[in-house]
This record gives sequence, structure tokens and C-alpha cells, in this order.
Amino acid sequence: MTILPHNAPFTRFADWFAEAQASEPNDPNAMALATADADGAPSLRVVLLKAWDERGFVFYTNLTSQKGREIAANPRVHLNFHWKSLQRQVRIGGTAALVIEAEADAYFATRPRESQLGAWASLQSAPLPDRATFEARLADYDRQFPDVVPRPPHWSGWRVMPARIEYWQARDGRWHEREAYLRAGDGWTHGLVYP
Ligand SMILES: Cc1cc2nc3c(=O)[nH]c(=O)nc-3n(C[C@H](O)[C@H](O)[C@H](O)COP(=O)(O)O)c2cc1C
Ligand code: PXP
Repeated sequence: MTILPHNAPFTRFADWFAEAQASEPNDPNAMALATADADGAPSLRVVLLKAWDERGFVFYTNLTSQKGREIAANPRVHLNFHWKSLQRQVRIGGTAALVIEAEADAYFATRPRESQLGAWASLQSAPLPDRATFEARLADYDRQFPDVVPRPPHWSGWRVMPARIEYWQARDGRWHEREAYLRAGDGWTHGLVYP
């Protein structure tokens, strides 16, 4: 079995992501994120990819949200990009780890003020009695932070460190091409998969 170098699956991601950024009309960085609760029940939602390199794929969220609590208890997650106009899918299975504080601070500082206030005001995934309650909380934080809005301690990034990456390209007759990379020590093994 051939062990490929550490960057092998990422050069393909760079190419496909660049093509998606050029061709997808909306949110080419949107990816479905699957988590599982303590009983193994899955849940799935879309998040935005905000950084990626050979270490992994980063998104930001509220750490007390459903996904945040599930990942803290079980860091095994799955990501899925579906670039419809390119008829491509990328599946990434791996383990999530929090980014370092400085990385989260730096990203949070780039967000629009409204989004920063939302990160404070939203008790993400908790029941909301009515919209006015959320708006009152937004106004409270707007007063509390008249200048710079600091990153809330409950808001940060997760980096999904991949163990398996699969590239899927649609072909006529559903004779699709699937190519999977599996982590093997410092490198990767690689092979085709029936469609
Ligand atoms: C295109 C799109 C991008 C989104 N990006 C994020 C994101 O990066 N982070 C986030 O916390 N929620 C994002 N959301 C909202 C999530 O899908 C979800 O509603 C929210 O995070 C609560 O999920 P949870 O209750 O499973 O934790 C996005 C939704 C859409 C449709
Ligand atoms: N948090 C929430 C609640 C979002 O809805 C999104 C994007 O829809 C994000 C975070 C991540 O994107 P951004 O940092 O660009 O707001």
C-alpha cells in the first residue's frame, strides 16, 4: 500500500474550493456539520468554513449550543460540502478541537458589530420566548460595549482534524467518481470507492 505525503488530500481541496468560490452563487464555504449526542443520536446543521489548512477545517460557534455541547462530550464529527453547480461533494470525518484563544480573538475581531453583539445576546439553541426578548438582550449588550465588543467566553472555533476525506464527482449515468484518503500515521492512504 502506498503512503502518500501529508499534503496529498489538501491539494485537491484547494483546487475544488477555489472552483467553488468562483462558481457557487452563495456561501461556497457552507458545510453541513454532523454531531452525535451521548446516546449516539445524530444531529446536523450548516456552518461556515472560516479557515483551513493541513491541520484541519475551522468553523465558529456558540460553545453552549447543541452542537457545542455535543462536540465537547464527543469530538467525533463529520463535515459535508455540496457544491451543486459543480456536482461535487466532499465528506470529511474527523475529530474537533478548540482553536487557541488568540485565533478565536483574531477572527471575532473581523466580524461586523451586529454579529459580535449577536454572539453575546444569543443563547444559541435555547428556547426563546419571543423576538422582543432577543432584541432587548441585543440592546443591553450594545450599551454594555459602546466601543470594541470583546469575544464572549462561550464563543469560539472548532478545528476538525480529518481522519478521512472523500472527493465525489458526479458522472453521467450515476457512474460517479469517488476517491477517499485515509489518514495513516503522518501520511495518507488513498483509493477509489464504488459509486
Ligand atoms: C448558510 C448557513 C451558515 C451558517 N453558519 C453558521 C456558523 O458558522 N456558525 C453557527 O454557529 N451557526 C451557523 N449557522 C446556523 C446553524 O445552521 C444552526 O442553526 C445554529 O448554529 C444552531 O445549531 P445547533 O442548535 O445545532 O447548535 C448557519 C446557517 C446557515 C444556513
Ligand atoms: N454564527 C452564526 C449564528 C451564523 O449564522 C453564522 C453564519 O450564518 C456564523 C456564526 C459564521 O459566520 P460569520 O462569522 O461570518 O457570521
